[in-house]
Amino acid sequence: MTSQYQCISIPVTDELAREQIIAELAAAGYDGFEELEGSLQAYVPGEIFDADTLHEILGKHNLTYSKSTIEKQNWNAVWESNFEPVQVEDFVGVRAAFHPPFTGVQHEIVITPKMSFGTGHHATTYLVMQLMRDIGFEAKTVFDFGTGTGILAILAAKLGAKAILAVDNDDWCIENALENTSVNGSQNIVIEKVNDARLNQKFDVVIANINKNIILDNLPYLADDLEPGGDVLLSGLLKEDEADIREACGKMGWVHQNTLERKGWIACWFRQ
Ligand SMILES: C[S@@+](CC[C@H](N)C(=O)[O-])C[C@H]1O[C@@H](n2cnc3c(N)ncnc32)[C@H](O)[C@@H]1O
Repeated sequence: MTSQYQCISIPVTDELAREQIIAELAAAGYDGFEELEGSLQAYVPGEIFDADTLHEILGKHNLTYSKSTIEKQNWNAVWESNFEPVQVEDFVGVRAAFHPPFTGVQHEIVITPKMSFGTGHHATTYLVMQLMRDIGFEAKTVFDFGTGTGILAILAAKLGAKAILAVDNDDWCIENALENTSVNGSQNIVIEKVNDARLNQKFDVVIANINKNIILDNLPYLADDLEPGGDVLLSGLLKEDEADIREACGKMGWVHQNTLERKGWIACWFRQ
């Protein structure tokens, strides 16, 4: 397990540039982001950090960076001191255990994200939760590809799904998703470590909030994972990815139902 992270501090103020940098860094293996006033802090496991890749990504925006090394446990302290509860309308509230319970939300999720992606703060997670509001989950089977903290799998369980498979390719996420499903009492979620969406099971709903390339690479597998008439929610996508995603999903025989946008990011809903 990784114990040391590189913390990269980037003085980026333009919101769209910030979101594009997050998307590219996430694709390069960065798995923690903090959006601060006037800067972005990005965290990457020490062994994944590659200066050339970082220069290439930041060079497109004429940006520089500063770098420091942090220990895994320091991240938790940083996160805990900065984490604010997130509320998606009156539908769902996401908070840490040390926050007071929400009032006036239909569903509440308690998350200890550590370095895992998925607190609801990021637009992509927020958008998928919004789309989940419009899909019936009662007694359905669900596949959550790239579960991170397990947040979307936990919401599916709270919405009445009967069985959920949540997968990730990152050990830390697996550990954290197990912790979060336990804290939320979600007993019908199975968590597995995998590198792609090749499964021998079919699901009523397939969710993938990762990034454009991984989603496109896995699209045929996701199509195989889907029950006839099933729903697909895709995110981790920028607005400019929408045409390519809709074209590729159309080739799978999926019919576009809705696209939601937030801060330059989108989430798309298709039905087979
Ligand atoms: C953008 S995060 C989404 C986390 C959470 N589902 C959410 O919506 O907040 C993407 C997650 O996908 C995982 N991931 C990336 N590539 C993957 C792959 N090839 N197979 C499985 N998981 C992957 C990452 O480790 C990360 O936890």
